[in-house]
Amino acid sequence: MISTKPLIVGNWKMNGLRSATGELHKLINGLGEQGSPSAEVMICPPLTLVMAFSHIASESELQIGAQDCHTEISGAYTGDVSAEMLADAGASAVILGHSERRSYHGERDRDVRDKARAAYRAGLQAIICVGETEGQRRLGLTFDVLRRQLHGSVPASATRRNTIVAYEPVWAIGTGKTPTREEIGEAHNFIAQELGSVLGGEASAGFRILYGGSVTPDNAAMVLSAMDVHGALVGGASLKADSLLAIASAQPQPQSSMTSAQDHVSP
Ligand SMILES: O=C[C@H](O)COP(=O)(O)O
Repeated sequence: MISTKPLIVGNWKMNGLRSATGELHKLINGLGEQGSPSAEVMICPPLTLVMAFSHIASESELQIGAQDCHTEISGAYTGDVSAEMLADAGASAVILGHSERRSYHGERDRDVRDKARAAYRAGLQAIICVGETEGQRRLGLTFDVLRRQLHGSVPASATRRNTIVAYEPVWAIGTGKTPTREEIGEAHNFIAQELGSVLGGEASAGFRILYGGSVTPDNAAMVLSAMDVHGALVGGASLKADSLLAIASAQPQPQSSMTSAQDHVSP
């Protein structure tokens, strides 16, 4: 199914007990009340809630994803979870290479790429995160970092059906700081072009590129109106249904420099 709607992904990170199910119901009801919501919405809860949330969301438009996976199908990997297990639990996507995984778990680009291949094997969409640190940005290395991460993390077999790229400047995550609309647009346009170099022009067309980093109901319209932005990856503001619903219903501000909407493929 082809969709031109933005995709709003809520990454709950390590937040949420079973009692958070109330927020999920609120979100599903809110999306239902919108009739034809202006965005697609996905929640990536902690692993302990993936199966329950998938079950609750199964009759709704809400999609459920996970936050990481192992590269292998099964085996002696204590504490790890395979992509097949996530799919079995009802997930349709998995976030990979988030900066918190890269920094706290030492994940390298090639680990992210191998995990993305595992996600494809299990029929999951991979949401591959890239983004520069504040220091790298200050040194003018943003595009170098994005180029290296894209070439290292995105498998050659990536397609617009099985992969979404998320641009998350590390310095914007959880800080309340955001790049300007122009800066977001520049980075997204660079990513769109660079995917062409990773995958070849034709194969890279129509990829969804999400922006993540301190997205709130107040700045969502600005973020969604930046060039080559096809949705948002939301952390803190996704924990409350009301605020995620407000982000999902934000109307992008028109601007003359916007690229025309491309067709995007729903999972
Ligand atoms: O995955 C989500 C991002 O890390 C953004 O988090 P944040 O919205 O809390 O800044």
